[in-house]
Amino acid sequence: MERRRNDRRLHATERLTTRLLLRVSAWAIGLVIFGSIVTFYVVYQNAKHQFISDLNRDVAQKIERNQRFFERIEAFGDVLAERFVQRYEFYNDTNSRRYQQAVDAFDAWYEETSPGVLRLPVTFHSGTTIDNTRFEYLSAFVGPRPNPITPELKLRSTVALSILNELGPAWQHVVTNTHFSMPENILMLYSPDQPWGLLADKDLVITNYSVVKSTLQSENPERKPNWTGLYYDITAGYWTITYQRPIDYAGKHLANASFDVGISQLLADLTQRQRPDAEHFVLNSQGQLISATNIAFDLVQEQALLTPETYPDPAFLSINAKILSGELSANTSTLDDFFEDHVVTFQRIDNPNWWYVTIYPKLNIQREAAVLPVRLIVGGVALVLLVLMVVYLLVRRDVSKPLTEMAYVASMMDARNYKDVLAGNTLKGKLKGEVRYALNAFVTMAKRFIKAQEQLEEKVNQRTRELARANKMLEALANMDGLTGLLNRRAFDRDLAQALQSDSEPSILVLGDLDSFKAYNDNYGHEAGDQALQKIAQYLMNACEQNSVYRYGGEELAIILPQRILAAQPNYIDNLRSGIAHLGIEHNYSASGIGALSISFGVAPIKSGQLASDVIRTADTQLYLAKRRGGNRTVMEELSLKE
Ligand SMILES: Nc1nc2c(ncn2[C@@H]2O[C@H](COP(=O)(O)OP(=O)(O)OP(=O)(O)O)[C@@H](O)[C@H]2O)c(=O)[nH]1
Repeated sequence: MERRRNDRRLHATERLTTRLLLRVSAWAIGLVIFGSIVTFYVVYQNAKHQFISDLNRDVAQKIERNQRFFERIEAFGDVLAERFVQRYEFYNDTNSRRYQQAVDAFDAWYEETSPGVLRLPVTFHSGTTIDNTRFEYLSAFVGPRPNPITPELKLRSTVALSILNELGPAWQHVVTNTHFSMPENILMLYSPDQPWGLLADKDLVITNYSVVKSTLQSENPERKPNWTGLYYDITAGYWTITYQRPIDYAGKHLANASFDVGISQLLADLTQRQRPDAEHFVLNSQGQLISATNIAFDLVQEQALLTPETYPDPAFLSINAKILSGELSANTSTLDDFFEDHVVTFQRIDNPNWWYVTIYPKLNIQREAAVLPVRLIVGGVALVLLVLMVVYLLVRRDVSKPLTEMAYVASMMDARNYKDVLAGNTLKGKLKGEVRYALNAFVTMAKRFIKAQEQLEEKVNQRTRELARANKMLEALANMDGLTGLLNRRAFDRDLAQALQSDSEPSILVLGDLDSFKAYNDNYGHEAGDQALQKIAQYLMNACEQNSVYRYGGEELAIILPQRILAAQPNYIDNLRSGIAHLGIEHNYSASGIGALSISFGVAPIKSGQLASDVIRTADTQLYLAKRRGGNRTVMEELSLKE
């Protein structure tokens, strides 16, 4: 019961161990969260850098892949140029027959469709066989020019046409059109789609257009091939870009090997989402938008290249401004704060000198970065809770329970239940360490207390006994006459009152008075009187039961006797009287005349319910009678011993 009360008193939240565990938990979880926040920050930074480097790598791979496409076209251009030069060299021998045949072929194949303008007949496109040579998908436009057509130019044109006829079909699945152009305003092409040479305006001067113009020696002194003229071919329904490779021979610009290349697939590949939520933009070096992930196809189709005026999209406007600002010096730039909540990368595609821009929400990176810290928090908190649970169980077993046990033992000590402390320490065997020491100390203390208590009790008992003895002695002294050693008047009154009780044994009262004691004192001295009194008292004490003889006052004595004594010895009282007379205490002046000190007795029965004064008066009356009759005699009221 006591133990349960103690347990109840200590509410779980008040227990030291619970509070300790709560504090440790709070600290541990705080540390886990702090660690996770730090981890999140570090991981986020790493994840961001990792993401950007992954993105750059992926895009670089994509660009490289597409770059290879462009390089492949450029390789085609080299093949075309090489073949042209070889064949031109071979045919350009004015004395040879083949030279003349080539020149003649020009005259035979071309027809003047308007003054100064020559074109190949439509059969070269639809299909014709001339001198065992099959011509198909070819067309040519020899436009107005200031100088007349020379045989050499004719040779060049025939050579170019024959090469187109040979190689054009080989590349038709890679390029849209394969063509040769010449600075003398001549353009011939292999195109399965349309006979462009027949459709060109008769006044067209191809060198006026940047595509061909950029190949002229005056415009391009370094003689670099280039990619120009990106446009949307409405008829064909796809994006087209033209590759131009100038072909010089002996310092003279003879022709350009060129291709129109459909790059819709390429742009679709570029703008396809690299990752969910990523936005890609392809812009040319002038900041015009070529393609973007989320752009409406119709819009591009209508506008061809989009400008800030025709496409005022906020993201595009910002990107456009950035590119035009010239701040992007490196081939790859990553801007963390360019857009709020987004990371932006700018990557240059060398050929055809485009910008590839990716916008990616930071939130995705943060989300990715948060995975590890969240796992750390969850795992950390779970681990902490697990450890705390184990610690709790261990602390409960090894600390809390022993402490409770100790508190219980302490409370028993407080309640002075030392024996329970000795008997009740049931956990003693299981306790260890400090608690064990403390409990042992309690047990030792309890043993000492018990011993001290026992010693104290023994001492108290001893003192109590001594006190009782002293009290008894005091009481005896209080009831004793100092001279004679008899019981005094106080004891007489007490015992007489007791004898008058209804339940007391029937008794009788004897009053005695020394005869002529005044005369004794007068003649023998008061001291002799005292000695005589002591002698008589001693005699009576020996003869009677000690406790029933009293000094009633002066020389008067009293005896309270059970009636049964008289029933057994009817002369018991008178024998006492004669015994005194026979003590032989000389008294030659006594009225009794026996020459010795004598006593007279007056006897009265003690009747229950009587007043003490009545009993005394009756006895006194008898004593008076005994005196009147000469003393040294016993006068009894008539006794009915049956009473
Ligand atoms: N020595 C001595 N004398 C005592 C003591 N107490 C009383 N007396 C004396 O006892 C005497 C009693 O005298 P009385 O009353 O005249 O009686 P009596 O002389 O004995 O005469 P009767 O009683 O008639 O025989 C007195 O003289 C008292 O002084 C005592 O303690 N010592």
